Amino acid sequence: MQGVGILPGDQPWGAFGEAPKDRGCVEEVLCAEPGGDEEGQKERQGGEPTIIPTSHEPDDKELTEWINQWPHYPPELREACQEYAQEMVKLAYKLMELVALSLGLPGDKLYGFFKDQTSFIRLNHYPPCPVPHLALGVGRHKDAGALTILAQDDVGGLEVKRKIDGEWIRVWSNDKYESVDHRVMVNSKRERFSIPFFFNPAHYTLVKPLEELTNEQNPAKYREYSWGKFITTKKRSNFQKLNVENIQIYHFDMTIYEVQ
Ligand SMILES: O=C(O)CCC(=O)C(=O)O
Ligand SMILES: [Fe+2]
Repeated sequence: MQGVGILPGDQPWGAFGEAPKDRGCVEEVLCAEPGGDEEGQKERQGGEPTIIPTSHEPDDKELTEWINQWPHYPPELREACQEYAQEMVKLAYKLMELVALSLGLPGDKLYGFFKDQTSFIRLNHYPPCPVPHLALGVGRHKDAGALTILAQDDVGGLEVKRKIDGEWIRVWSNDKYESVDHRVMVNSKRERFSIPFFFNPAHYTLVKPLEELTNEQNPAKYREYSWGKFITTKKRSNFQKLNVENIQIYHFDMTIYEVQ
């Protein structure tokens, strides 16, 4: 599958990105238009940039700006996506409030992490495939961010193994919440569209179990990690076919490290 990412932010918007390599039989819905002079390129850029670290190297402090490159056609796309993302951000804040309350924390406990959020939207198109059992739309994976909110049509194909939440909440809640394994099967006759919204914290967020949820009897199960460095490392292993395993949250699981 291919998809194209659109990055919102609390107020701003980020960039288009490539689809990760776990994508199988999916087509690009949008793509940056090739060529064009500098003027034309600027015209298509929209909103405030999203800031992420340039490299995965822990000591490299350099930051990169991601900027949306809106295509000229369809002309309504930009406004529709921006409006959609703004509504998603509002919904995500409400859901984060419910998550905090369910953990016995004040409702606004998690808000601060999203001030300079690195959230994004992906527009996915899965063309029909005559042999669906031989093809995957998206291979088995877990979303790494705080929350994913998915809009999909009635074709179906998303298969979820367990609970619906993000890896990040898993670390925060010290395993009270768990992330979900999921994948997408393609349909033999009908195309499918989906729009996931990935709600992610600011790049400088240090993700670790919340102090309120850990104590001597229930110690922190995860080492602290930088969200920005985590996504940059993940992107690197997704895109460059490196001979390294795609970074996963369990790499920060201290119970596994102790065994090694
Ligand atoms: O298209 C879908 O239903 C889900 C896609 C997905 O899991 C993802 O983009 O992370
Ligand atoms: Fe996913």
